[in-house]
Amino acid sequence: MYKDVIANVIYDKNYPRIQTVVNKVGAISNEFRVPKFEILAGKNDMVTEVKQYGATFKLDYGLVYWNSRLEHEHIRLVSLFKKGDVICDMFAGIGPFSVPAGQKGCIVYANDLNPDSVHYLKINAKINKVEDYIFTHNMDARVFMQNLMIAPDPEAKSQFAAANCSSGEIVSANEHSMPNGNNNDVQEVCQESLDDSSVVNTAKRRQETSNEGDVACQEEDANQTKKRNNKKVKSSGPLPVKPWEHIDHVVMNLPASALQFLDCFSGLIQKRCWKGSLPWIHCYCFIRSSESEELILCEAQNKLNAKIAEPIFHRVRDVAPNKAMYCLSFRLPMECLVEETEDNVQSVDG
Ligand SMILES: C[S@@+](CC[C@H](N)C(=O)[O-])C[C@H]1O[C@@H](n2cnc3c(N)ncnc32)[C@H](O)[C@@H]1O
Repeated sequence: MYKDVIANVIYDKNYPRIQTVVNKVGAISNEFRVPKFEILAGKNDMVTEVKQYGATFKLDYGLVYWNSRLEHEHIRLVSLFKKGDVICDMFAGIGPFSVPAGQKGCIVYANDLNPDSVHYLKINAKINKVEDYIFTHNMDARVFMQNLMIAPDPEAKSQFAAANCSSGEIVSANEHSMPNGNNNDVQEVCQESLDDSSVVNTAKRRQETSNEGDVACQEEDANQTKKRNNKKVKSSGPLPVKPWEHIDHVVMNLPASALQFLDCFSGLIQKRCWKGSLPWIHCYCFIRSSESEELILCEAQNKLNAKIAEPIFHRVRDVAPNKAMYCLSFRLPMECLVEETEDNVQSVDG
């Protein structure tokens, strides 16, 4: 009976051990709490390809998370993104949000703790020809966000500014508009160009500050940035972005515990660096029939240590008779921004 069904393996011990059961053509047949599916996982060749809204995803059902029932939700959320938006996908899996966002022309920072997910995420970015738009990371989501938000040292900027602003390359960069929608004036272009150096510096600082010590991944990030930045000057690829200055959307699809990760936004963004409006946070969660949206909102606000204005709850789907998956979307509150002081500069720099 179960021969033609296979289950995903939950990578993280915090993730609930509800297995999504999928048949060989990628359709969900049911959801179980049955350990025997874990036994199946890894024993057979479970590598397959599935299609969602014109994108192709390669995956190994035995090693990564996949749920075809989320197709409509993937489409719905990505439809909120605009070309050039900067997206952080904290729990990216094999890329069902990141890849279509890249196809739309968004710059995506995509992270997953499971190295197998990141392996397939990279493959899927390539298959769908969006590898220039997607920066992949393999670390804990909190560390990922902290690392992205480390601004380059302002003193380093002033050292590089003069040299870079005399470069001929700057002119071609000026032909494009910034991913965050800011207009490129001369100063902005100088800034843009100096970040070719400062992004590498930032990556180096990330190596020093990362709790996970994920050095290889960060070196790769710097190389990816350099490669993409070089391409940008020569062709019409995406421009380099500075996530510590602006992000448009953060996707948090780990419904069983994403709310717990909201505390990482408290004091994450430096006021002096940030430009434009604060990001939209899309935090997935489960709500039981015994719980209310107010309860979830309270939990989110407690974690953020700030009040959320105008929260939007979107019911994604029922996962059990008394339990539904929701997406809570809101703009990050201003109170989450931090003023740079000597103390927190030191804590960032170690
Ligand atoms: C529910 S899946 C969602 C994947 C993808 N966004 C999708 O819609 O298919 C959650 C993902 O979070 C990853 N994950 C679990 N704990 C994590 C953590 N602490 N940091 C980063 N990723 C984590 C898992 O490996 C898994 O791929």
